[in-house]
Amino acid sequence: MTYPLIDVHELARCFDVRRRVEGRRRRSRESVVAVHDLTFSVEGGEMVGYIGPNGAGKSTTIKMLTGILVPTSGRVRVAGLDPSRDRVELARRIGVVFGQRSTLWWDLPLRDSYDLLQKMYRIEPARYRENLDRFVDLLDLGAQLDTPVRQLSLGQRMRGDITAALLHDPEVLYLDEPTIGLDVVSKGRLREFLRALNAERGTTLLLTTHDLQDIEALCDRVIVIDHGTSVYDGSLAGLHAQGGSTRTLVVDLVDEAPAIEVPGATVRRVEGPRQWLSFPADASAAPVVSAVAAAYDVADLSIQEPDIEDVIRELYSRGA
Ligand SMILES: Nc1ncnc2c1ncn2[C@@H]1O[C@H](COP(=O)(O)OP(=O)(O)OP(=O)(O)O)[C@@H](O)[C@H]1O
Repeated sequence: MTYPLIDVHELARCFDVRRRVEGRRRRSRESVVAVHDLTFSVEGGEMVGYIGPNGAGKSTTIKMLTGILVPTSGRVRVAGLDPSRDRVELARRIGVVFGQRSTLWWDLPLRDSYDLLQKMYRIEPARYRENLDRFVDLLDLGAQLDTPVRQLSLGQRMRGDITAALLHDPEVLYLDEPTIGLDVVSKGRLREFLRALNAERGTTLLLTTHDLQDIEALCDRVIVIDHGTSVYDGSLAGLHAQGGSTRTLVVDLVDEAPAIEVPGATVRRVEGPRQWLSFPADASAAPVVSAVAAAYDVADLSIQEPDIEDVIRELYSRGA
């Protein structure tokens, strides 16, 4: 029998917190539900975006998947292992990268950190050298190998961390905000690297990010979590459909005119001779374009695709 690589069933995690109550000397105890009734599975080789607003429960989920946190109830299995019980064994099968903090030794040159990891994970020497050469080449880290981590730029440090997470050939890579703070070029290169990693080695990626361009560039599937539970699990295209996505036809008229009236589209904005018409993302633009062209003197036309940020915002506001 084959199991999904990641299998989460009715997972829940609560935290006991103490809060100061006004007028009382004692703090009262409260239970915060960070994750509840969470069910999803991920097959080997998938690239899945795990997104949601601040405080939705993303980090708590990742911590349960890596074994750092024990679930309050429900089941979690990664590569057939129970993360909190089989933490050491699981560590050999997964890689974790946190954009906001490094797992490398701050005062050591990158190369020394990698040598330590080889010993910790008991990576076979030939495989270690092969992987190191490959990642250093792909991530362009050659010039930084002898630099202490604290002297690296954010982008170099992130590439250093990704290499560290991959030296032992993990089946799953969890990435938490991997492109945070990076410039556009570095973001692009990192995304390209992750795509190649998935294509060449079939590494499964679970990506947590607030940068929706990461998702558009990398993930065919998105799980949206809000208030601790999944509110959407499916394709990006499906997310657009569910969020009531619209496309926009931008019309430049020869002369200024009142709001255009054509079937199937609604004018959202008028600025001089330019007008913005929205229509459903899953509808064809052709009838709208021809209706406008037949009734008005048009100088130019262009179409703007739906913005995934608007879609997600819409989804969150419905769930709230
Ligand atoms: N150790 C903890 N003790 C108490 N409450 C916690 C703890 N960790 C998380 N929480 C609470 O659980 C909820 C989910 O937090 P979590 O960090 O998982 O969210 P997140 O989706 O990762 O948010 P962000 O996008 O801001 O990183 C929040 O209400 C948070 O305050």
